[in-house]
Amino acid sequence: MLSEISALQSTNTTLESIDLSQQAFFVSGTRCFLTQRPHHRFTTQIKDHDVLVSQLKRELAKCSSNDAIAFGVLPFCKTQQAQFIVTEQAHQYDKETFKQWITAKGTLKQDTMPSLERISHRQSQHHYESAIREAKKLFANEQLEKIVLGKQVDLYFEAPLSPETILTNLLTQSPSGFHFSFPTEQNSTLMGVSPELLLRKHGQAVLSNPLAGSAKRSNDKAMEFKLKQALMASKKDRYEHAVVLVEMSQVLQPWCQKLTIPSSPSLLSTATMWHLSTEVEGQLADANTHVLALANRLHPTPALCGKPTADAYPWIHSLEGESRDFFSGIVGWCDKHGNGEWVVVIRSGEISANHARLFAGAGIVAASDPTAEWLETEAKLSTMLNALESNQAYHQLSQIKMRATA
Ligand SMILES: C=C(O[C@H]1C=CC=C(C(=O)O)[C@@H]1O)C(=O)O
Repeated sequence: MLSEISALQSTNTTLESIDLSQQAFFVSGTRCFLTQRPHHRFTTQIKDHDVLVSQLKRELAKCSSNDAIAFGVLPFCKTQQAQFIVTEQAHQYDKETFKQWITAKGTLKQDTMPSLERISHRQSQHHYESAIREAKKLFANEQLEKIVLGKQVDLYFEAPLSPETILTNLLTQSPSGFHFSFPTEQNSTLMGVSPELLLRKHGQAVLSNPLAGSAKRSNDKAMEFKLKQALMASKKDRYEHAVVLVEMSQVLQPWCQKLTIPSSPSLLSTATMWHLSTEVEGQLADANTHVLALANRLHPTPALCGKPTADAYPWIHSLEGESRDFFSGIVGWCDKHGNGEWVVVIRSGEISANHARLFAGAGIVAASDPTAEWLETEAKLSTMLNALESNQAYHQLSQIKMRATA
């Protein structure tokens, strides 16, 4: 009891000064991390795995503490730069305790979310569905087997957004998953709750939990039962999922002395979606393998990019017509021993002043229906729209826009 009270008191003290425009935050299971000063930042290329890992080791070696941690975000595209924050020591909290305190702090400050005033789709529904039809030609010509197509939407609010309020909503509305917040060098805050673990590494043990194949959840119990069954039985979704696993096992196999991949997927739920999910477990041949040496080789998997990966990249760029930057990249942390945890930047947004940019994508295969895939991306947006308390306003503004352009 005494230790619980002192944990709450120390949480209170540090939370008084929580500032997500400066501090990185990451939830891992029942624990969460918050960076503390002193910290230093650096950027690095990600194209060459060895250069990335040696720079990380060099930067961590600048810290005297054995508990030093590097938090970072890697972009989707290998030609862009990763950003890191290195801290001598991170505050660590029990997730539930942290949630209680950040909620209480919001209530005390009477924090309210500003209203959504305007939206702008960087890819309209027409654009998105046309891109899918183009992709289907590539499958027919056997140029690609799968591609993940994303869209971005800009939301403008009447007043500046508070990342702390958004994080509070993410923690309460979406209790499971990996909540994260990262202050970028562009003075924005990248935040969200990712359901997808790309790689966790501790000693020799590695774990990955790729997701691919999705259905929107329902409030109706009988309906939920039906849609779970339909998702498990869907040939299109099972194929989308299988493509990811084949690719990932090819990357992981040479590094592992043991690799276990279940023969069929299971179901994983978020607050808004069901996904086909597989837990891939491995034992590394060399416990000194750095988590990012492997995570950066896996990234981007065909759950975010496509198959073949190198061919899908340029098609994504030309079909989406926008750079994804950190969206569908990876975010996480690693320590001086090369252990750490990296998740995929999805169900996320980039917040700056009164603007939020959101991203959602969907895996496209030959059997994909363009409108169904658009609706899937709309459903995936709702994690962040709910956290911004703007789901209803977003759909109203979308309707008005659609009528105006009809
Ligand atoms: C690209 C996204 O989801 C990926 C992860 C899970 C399921 C997916 C799917 O079913 O298409 C996507 O591969 C996203 O949420 O923006």
